[in-house]
Amino acid sequence: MIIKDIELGVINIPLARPFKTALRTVEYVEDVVIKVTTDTEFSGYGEAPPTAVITGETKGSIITAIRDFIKPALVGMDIDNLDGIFHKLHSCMVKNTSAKAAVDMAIYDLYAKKYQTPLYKVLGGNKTELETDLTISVNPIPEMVADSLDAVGKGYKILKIKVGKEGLKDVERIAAIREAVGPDINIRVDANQGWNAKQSVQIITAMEDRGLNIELVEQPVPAHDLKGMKFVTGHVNTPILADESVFSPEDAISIIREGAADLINIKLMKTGGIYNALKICSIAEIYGVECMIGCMLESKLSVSAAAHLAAAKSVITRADLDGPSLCKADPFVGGPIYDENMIRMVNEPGIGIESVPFLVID
Ligand SMILES: C[C@H](N)C(=O)N[C@H](CCC(=O)O)C(=O)O
Ligand SMILES: [Mg+2]
Repeated sequence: MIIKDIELGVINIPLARPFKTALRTVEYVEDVVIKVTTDTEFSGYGEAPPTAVITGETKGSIITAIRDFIKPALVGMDIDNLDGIFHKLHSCMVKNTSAKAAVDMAIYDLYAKKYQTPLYKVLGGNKTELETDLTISVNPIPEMVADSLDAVGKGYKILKIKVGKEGLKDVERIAAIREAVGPDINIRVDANQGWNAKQSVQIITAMEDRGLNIELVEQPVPAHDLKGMKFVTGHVNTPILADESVFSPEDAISIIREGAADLINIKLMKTGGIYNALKICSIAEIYGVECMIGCMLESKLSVSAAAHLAAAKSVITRADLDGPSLCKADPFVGGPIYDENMIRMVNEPGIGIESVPFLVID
């Protein structure tokens, strides 16, 4: 099965509510989607969100990276030569991890389709369902309480609360949500780099002293501040999860060896796809560190690729795969079933998405 072409397009899906973090506010999923065609009837699909504030990529940069660098490197290669394909994908240019992720997942999609097997089984997995959290955007406290209660009403048992814009006031945010949802709901907190190290210790300690029972705090300090993250990890009891600080397998080794975080958030858009994500899984297994699988503002296509990875790896013990649930519509046919907090894997070959409606870019 020989790679013939990579077709590019864009999907535009409104979000059910504006998505607000310490880094940005977004109202649409407006992602690049690709179709890798071959000399057979099989095609593979991929998706890349332009998350400039995290990966540095824009819609334009993703399209250029794929069209001008990745496609010329991969056209003509045999899908069975996975190792060769991924070496070329990662050596044809540096960075541009979301562009690479879209192509990586389309290649895995094709490989699993060739063998008529669901991707998670090709990756060696046997989890048939995953439980995801739902993200609550950072807003005035009464709105966040209402959103949290709404999520619990829909069956979510894990909430990921966005904070990081108002310092110590975040303690009041979490206290109000904990009081409203009760003790049985699992609360994760994501500061998206919004605090400094000392502030993080003060805020997290205050949450601990008030008995708010936080499962973990995600990326409290700026991505580059490993020293600060290590300080936080060493001075609080709540587990610290590295997100924006970990893109590559090398980053994972540094964070773990430094003791800078307790947990790692793997996102395909940071790793450049499944190939490097598997390396992070192996590193985490060796060091006995658990991982979360996360997503950017992505639709069902790329989130499903992440779901296949999570279904395959026991070291991925937590899922933040709520992208499809945040979207107002699902334009795709096939793939895993997103039933609020539960993601159920299905037996279709590859990622499972059968058709991708997108606008073709010349
Ligand atoms: C959507 C997901 N639950 C999430 O919160 N991801 C963010 C980054 C999302 C973005 O800004 O696109 C995260 O984990 O930091
Ligand atoms: Mg995060």
